Amino acid sequence: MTAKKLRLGVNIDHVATVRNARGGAVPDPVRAAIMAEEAGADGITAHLREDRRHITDADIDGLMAALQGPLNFEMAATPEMQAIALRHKPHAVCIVPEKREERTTEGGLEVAREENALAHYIAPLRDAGCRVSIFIAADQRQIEAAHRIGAEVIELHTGAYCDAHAEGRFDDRDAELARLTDMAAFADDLGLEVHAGHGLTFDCVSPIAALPQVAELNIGHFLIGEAIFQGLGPAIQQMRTIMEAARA
Ligand SMILES: CC(=O)[C@@H](O)[C@H](O)COP(=O)(O)O
Ligand SMILES: NCC(=O)COP(=O)(O)O
Repeated sequence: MTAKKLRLGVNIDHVATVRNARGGAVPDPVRAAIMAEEAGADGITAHLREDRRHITDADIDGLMAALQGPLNFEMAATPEMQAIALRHKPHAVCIVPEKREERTTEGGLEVAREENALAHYIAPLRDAGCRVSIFIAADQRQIEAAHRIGAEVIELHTGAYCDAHAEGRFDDRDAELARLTDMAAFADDLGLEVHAGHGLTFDCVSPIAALPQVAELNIGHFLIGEAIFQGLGPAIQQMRTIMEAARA
């Protein structure tokens, strides 16, 4: 198949993590988002966690006011988050699983078991004009369920692939990559737009960027860390260069 154009969404959550370590106003995630757009990000991702451990409600207000391009608003499927999304009407809403005690988003959303509830939950978001995306594992059952509930986009969780790569478990990494490869094609055949993200770095992004069905990568933690060493703009530009080389 002809590869789709590949977009880069930059997740700025962990600028807020650093700010919140001390309280106060700096570093400002909205400023980082504006810099990311200037450096060539196609969109900004922010996850308003229920416990507000990084991004806050005020950050979402600031992002909605300041961004030139699309905001991908990540949130748990709760009534509170639905009300916030309906107030702001961001370009995209990505429904993610959340556990209060987890360090980061550990897996994909369980869609198949919650199909009816999720179908009702996302309907008003779609009616409000938000593109609804579901953050899921590369699992055929979950992809079919995401399709049935009326999601337009799925984002495949790449965390297990990235962890296996970083820990040198190359057989596991290759098995995860094979699963992501098959499931990206499966979802695309159903007519879903396919995104991917979580844990991606310069070292492991290429095989994911090379998947021709993937239209968007969302990358945050690594880029914000790398910004300490080379600045946010150059880190984003380096990521884009690697992504484009993988796609060529
Ligand atoms: C859902 C997801 O992958 C992102 O939200 C990202 O990982 C940043 O948030 P956390 O590190 O809080 O999970
Ligand atoms: N949805 C994944 C995302 O937004 C970025 O994840 P990470 O690069 O911060 O792990």
